[in-house]
Amino acid sequence: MKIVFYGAGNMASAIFIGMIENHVVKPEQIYLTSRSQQEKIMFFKENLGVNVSYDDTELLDGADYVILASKPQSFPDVAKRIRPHLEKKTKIVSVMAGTQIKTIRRELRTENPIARIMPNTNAMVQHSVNGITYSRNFPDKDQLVELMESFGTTVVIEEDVMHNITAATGSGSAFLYFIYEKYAESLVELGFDEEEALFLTRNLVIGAGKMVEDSELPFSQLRKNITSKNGTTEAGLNALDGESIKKILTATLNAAANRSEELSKDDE
Ligand SMILES: NC(=O)C1=CN([C@@H]2O[C@H](COP(=O)(O)OP(=O)(O)OC[C@H]3O[C@@H](n4cnc5c(N)ncnc54)[C@H](OP(=O)(O)O)[C@@H]3O)[C@@H](O)[C@H]2O)C=CC1
Ligand SMILES: O=C(O)[C@@H]1CCC=N1
Repeated sequence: MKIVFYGAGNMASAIFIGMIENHVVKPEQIYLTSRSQQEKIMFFKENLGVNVSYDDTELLDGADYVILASKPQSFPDVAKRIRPHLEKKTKIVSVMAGTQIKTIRRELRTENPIARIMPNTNAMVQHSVNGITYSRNFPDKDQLVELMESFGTTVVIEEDVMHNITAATGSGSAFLYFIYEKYAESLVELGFDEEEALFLTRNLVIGAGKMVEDSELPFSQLRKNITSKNGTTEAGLNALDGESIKKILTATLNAAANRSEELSKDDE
């Protein structure tokens, strides 16, 4: 199998590192190209053993999958590179937020099968949540799902649900990291120095994540297990306004989903 990544940035590298670490593909089956940052992708060649090329004929010759992993705004340039060399057998898989299948088809001027996936950078540790939607003519869906499950779990969705998945899990980790950042800042307010605050927050988050992974209990029960009657947790939770937090998070997710929708309209 030959998998070619147009773009080798944060998201693409999380995917191919996840795939390689999970041994579903061999490094020599992966080809990388970028716009200009040769040094960065040479690092992957030297450290992972993947192929690197800026020759589109060589890249696309016999490719089974082309992964579109540039920013949506760079896609017209990427499409120009791919268009003249695309073979009929090549399946297109886009990770670009907001770029619709019909836009990809139009820019590439192709009838080839197209899938859109919405992973997240947790792919690097094989814990991405991947939304996936296909064009009607997409064959071997199971093969693509198998590839994607090497770096996470997959949910098949209709294309119009992509906006919400992009907000919920594509961007979602960034929202959680932001909350952790603020937690660490609050520990500094409490009196810890910055280094201590980061150390404590980091280990707290790792432990809580492992509890979520290992335990069957819902979040609410995990919380209750920490909360003694009239104890410190209860005092803290009483100061936390759950409804306000929910409002803030709902506004956050709506803003992200709306931006995905805007991106999809930019190129109509
Ligand atoms: N980051 C994330 O968490 C997620 C991102 N996505 C999607 O993934 C895509 C990439 O995001 P991200 O990885 O963060 O972005 P990065 O900026 O990290 O990477 C973009 C990559 O695209 C390359 N590129 C730009 N123009 C071209 C071109 N003409 N030919 C070939 N390669 C090109 C860049 O090359 P160079 O470095 O040389 O400029 C770079 O390697 C976006 O569309 C985003 O919506 C989806 C889910 C999550
Ligand atoms: O911020 C973005 O647009 C991309 C899509 C999801 C995560 N990062």
